Formats: sequence, C-alpha cells, structure tokens
Amino acid sequence: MSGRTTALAPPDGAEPPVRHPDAPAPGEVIGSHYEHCFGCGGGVPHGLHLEARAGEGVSVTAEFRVKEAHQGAPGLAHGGVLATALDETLGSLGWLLRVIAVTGRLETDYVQPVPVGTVLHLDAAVHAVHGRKIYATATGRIGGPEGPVAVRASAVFIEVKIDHFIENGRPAEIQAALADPDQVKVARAFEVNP
Ligand SMILES: CCCCCCCC(=O)SCCNC(=O)CCNC(=O)[C@H](O)C(C)(C)COP(=O)(O)OP(=O)(O)OC[C@H]1O[C@@H](n2cnc3c(N)ncnc32)[C@H](O)[C@@H]1OP(=O)(O)O
Repeated sequence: MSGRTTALAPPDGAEPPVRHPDAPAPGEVIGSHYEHCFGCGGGVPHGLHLEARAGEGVSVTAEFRVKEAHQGAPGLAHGGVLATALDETLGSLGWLLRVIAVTGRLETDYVQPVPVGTVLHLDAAVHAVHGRKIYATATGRIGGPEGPVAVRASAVFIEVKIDHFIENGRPAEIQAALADPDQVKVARAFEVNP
C-alpha cells in the first residue's frame, strides 16, 4: 500500500494560502484560460461558459447558466455538469496563488436539484496549502449570491509543472496551443501565469 493520502482535510503543518501580489484585483474578471475548455472556453458551443472573478484573499466567484444541453433528468442539470462547474471555479483559484494546479480529488454534495434556466452563483476559496497540495472548497447557490445552497464541493488540487500538460496532452492540441502568436494566450492555455 502506498503512503499517499488523499484526505480532504489539511494535514498538520498546512499553511494559510498567500494571495500573490500580482493576482488579479478583487472584482476583476479572470477570463477563460483556454478557448476549448469545456468549463470556460468560448469555443465550446455546449460548454459551461463559466466566467470567474477574483474575490478577496484567495477566493473567486463565478456564474453558470444551466442550459438545455446540460440536462441529466428532464429539466434538471446533470450532476456531473454541476461538478464540472464547481471544479472549474476551484481551478481558477490558481490564478490568485499564481501556480499551475490540477484537481486531485473533488467531493461533491448535491443539496437541491438545479433546473434548466437557473443561474448558479458559485464561490470558491483556498483554505490551506501543504507542499504541492492546495485545499479548497466551493459552493453553488440558486436565486442569487446569497441564495440557498444547491451544490458544494471540497477539493485537493495538486501543483504541477507545465510538463504535466506537454507530456500528457494530445500532440495536435498541444502544438496548436503552443503555436499561438499571442504568448499570453499560450501561457494561459497551460495555466502558466504570465
Ligand atoms: C482555470 C483552470 C481550470 C482547470 C480545470 C479544472 C481543473 C481540472 O479539472 S484539472 C483536470 C483533472 N485532473 C487531472 O487530470 C489530474 C490527473 N492526476 C495526475 O496527473 C496526478 O495524479 C497528479 C498530478 C494529481 C499527482 O501526481 P504526482 O505529481 O505524481 O503527485 P505525487 O508525487 O504522487 O503526490 C504529490 C502530493 O499530492 C498528494 N496527492 C496526489 N494525488 C492526490 C489526489 N488524487 N488527491 C489528494 N492528494 C493527492 C500526494 O499524497 C502527495 O502528498 P505529499 O506531498 O504530502 O506526499
């Protein structure tokens, strides 16, 4: 058995997160990191088109409008799509820490069904960092940013290097992304904070 732990609670010795001095200002739109990202990309017709905004400390907010293409049961959002919205919101926290990180573990609680047409008001925050592990939670509310909780998640993200994407991604997309003359877009596609 490996000694690896995937616990969602930060271990002893975990530190509070530190907002990077060059993090986007509170209220600033973080924007899509990759046009073809299912969570935030503008180039995915049935994607979530989620738009995250920097918050105070190491936190973000985001909104996601549930569309017909996101159904699981008739007229209701698919649970996996809601998990994606939580994951994407949590993923954008890396921009406040200025690290590249991927989801290691994501645990989701479904509290209320979410009908098609609903705007899900999401917020997420990092609570602790331990080595490469980033401990964060997210909440999705309906009816407004202070509305009742419909979904929530706890997650551990793991900091990685750009090689994670270059070594594991499909070559066609990697090469296309690297070939973009806009170096900021290149950096963002791989979540390398410029
Ligand atoms: C705006 C951006 C939005 C981005 C989209 C939203 C985010 C995403 O959906 S990312 C895509 C989904 N995630 C992935 O594809 C990740 C796939 N997994 C992997 O590549 C690897 O397992 C990876 C990188 C997470 C860890 O592998 P590796 O680098 O070898 O880590 P490893 O050395 O084993 O472990 C490092 C530490 O992390 C911990 N850890 C590793 N895996 C996990 C896990 N699944 N859960 C919790 N902790 C973990 C280990 O226990 C270890 O802790 P410690 O330092 O205390 O011993």
